[in-house]
Amino acid sequence: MHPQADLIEPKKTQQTFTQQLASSLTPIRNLISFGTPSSTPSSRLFARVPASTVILVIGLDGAGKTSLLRDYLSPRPDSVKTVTSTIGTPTIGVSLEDLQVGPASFQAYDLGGCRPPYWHRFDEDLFRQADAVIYMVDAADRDRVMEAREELVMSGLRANNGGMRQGVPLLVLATKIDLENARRPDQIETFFIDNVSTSIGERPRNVVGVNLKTGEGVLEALSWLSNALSPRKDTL
Ligand SMILES: Nc1nc2c(ncn2[C@@H]2O[C@H](COP(=O)(O)OP(=O)(O)OP(=O)(O)O)[C@@H](O)[C@H]2O)c(=O)[nH]1
Ligand SMILES: [Mg+2]
Repeated sequence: MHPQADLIEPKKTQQTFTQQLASSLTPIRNLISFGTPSSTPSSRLFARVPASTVILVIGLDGAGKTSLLRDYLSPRPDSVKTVTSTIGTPTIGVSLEDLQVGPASFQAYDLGGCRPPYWHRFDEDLFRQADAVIYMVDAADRDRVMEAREELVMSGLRANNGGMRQGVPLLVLATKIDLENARRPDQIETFFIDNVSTSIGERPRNVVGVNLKTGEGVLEALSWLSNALSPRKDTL
């Protein structure tokens, strides 16, 4: 049984932007999965998560999303596919990176920037559909740290009829800890977790500092997430 099964709210059945996008992506996803071996140390961690688990990898541009998928989760760099679709009225083009890893699908998407307000509906849908969220924050980008938290709180946590479902695990990855001006992971934790704990609510959460150039911290972070999503051995 899913360890958080009694905590996680069911997904809503109404047709959302994300579902429209997902149905248009299905043929592409079948092509991606076909013949793609999943055999990295990190990706093996996710072999035992429930089928069709969606892990949203989200954050401002430049936070390290592509690096995580390409260098640590994908057996080959070309396994990460950029898929685009048009949705909604007025029609907008969206693109996300998609990587199938065994039963889990990692979907990387950029937040922030100057976009029309109705794009936030799509951001909210992405959070709502996710079974886990990896929120990526550039710990060295002091100018945009407020924007990064605002996006998480507004689209990810506090949205009306959107945002993460209750009980869904949140992993905050503080990237670029190797850079001189980077904030420490405990500072990121205070700012992204402790200071907005009411919005975060009851859910497994963790903050890990990573250096995506060397891999420092990555296995620890992904192990935590895989444990948060996997059936516990003592309940089998
Ligand atoms: N020094 C250092 N550089 C990093 C780290 N993580 C990512 N980078 C670099 O930061 C830049 C942006 O990383 P990406 O993985 O492209 O980030 P992204 O979130 O996919 O960015 P967009 O697709 O532009 O939204 C690249 O040049 C990476 O090599 C890190 O931990 N340390
Ligand atoms: Mg990218």
